Amino acid sequence: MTEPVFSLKNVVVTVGENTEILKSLNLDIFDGDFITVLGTNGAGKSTLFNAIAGNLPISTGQILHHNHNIANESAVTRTNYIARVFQDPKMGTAPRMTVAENLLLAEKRGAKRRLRSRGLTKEKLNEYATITKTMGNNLDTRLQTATGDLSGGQRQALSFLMATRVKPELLLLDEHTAALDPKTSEQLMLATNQQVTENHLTALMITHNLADALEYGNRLIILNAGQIVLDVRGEDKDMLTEEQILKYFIA
Ligand SMILES: Nc1ncnc2c1ncn2[C@@H]1O[C@H](COP(=O)(O)OP(=O)(O)OP(=O)(O)O)[C@@H](O)[C@H]1O
Repeated sequence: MTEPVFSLKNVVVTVGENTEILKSLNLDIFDGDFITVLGTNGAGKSTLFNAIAGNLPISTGQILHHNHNIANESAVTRTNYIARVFQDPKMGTAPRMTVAENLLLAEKRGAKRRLRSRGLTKEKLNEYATITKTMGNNLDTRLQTATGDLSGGQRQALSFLMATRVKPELLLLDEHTAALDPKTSEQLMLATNQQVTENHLTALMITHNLADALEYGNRLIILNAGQIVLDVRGEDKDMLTEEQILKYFIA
């Protein structure tokens, strides 16, 4: 049996006096898993991401990365191998820097070198034109534009490209298409699926879109009240219907 890349063992996250928002949660994440994550509002989906990314301390349990417990590792250290894209297009990009500068900055993830403007060579700009063109939203024509002046869809596409510029060991997609109009959202979802599949990325994607959760990924989990109540993969996932999923949303 292959070893998981990440393994959550009996993870508990407690807030306030004694409120458990993750309750002894167990999850093995294998290389190449593309896991869609569903659950009602307040089920603990973002908390799960915060625990994995190190933005929220866990009370008990372990978060293993190649069998090494990273529970006490800072969020900054974890960015060397975990990338995250948020729902808000304003997060994840530096607004005053241009699209090209943001992409160059993203290439330094995990490296200890500083950003140098001379890194933006003609070759680099050509390379960025090629990769931004794949997003299908004219981002390639705005490489020298300050990121703050982009549309929400372009900015979110840039956040996604930045998160995957250096292949992360785990990509956390936190409702990353939810704030976009239907067409832009679908465009980014298709680009996401293409990148995850072609580059064999390991990813978790929170979504409230049942159709997307069923269509994309090899595995689907549902959270309810801080616990995983369904975890299906492969053919079992393929056979799952929206009606079956909806049953998990009835209190
Ligand atoms: N830092 C915190 N302090 C106190 N309560 C918190 C904290 N973070 C999350 N919670 C609570 O924990 C529960 C789970 O929140 P979480 O954001 O993880 O849910 P979610 O499944 O992502 O919901 P949504 O679909 O609405 O984004 C909620 O009741 C929330 O209010």
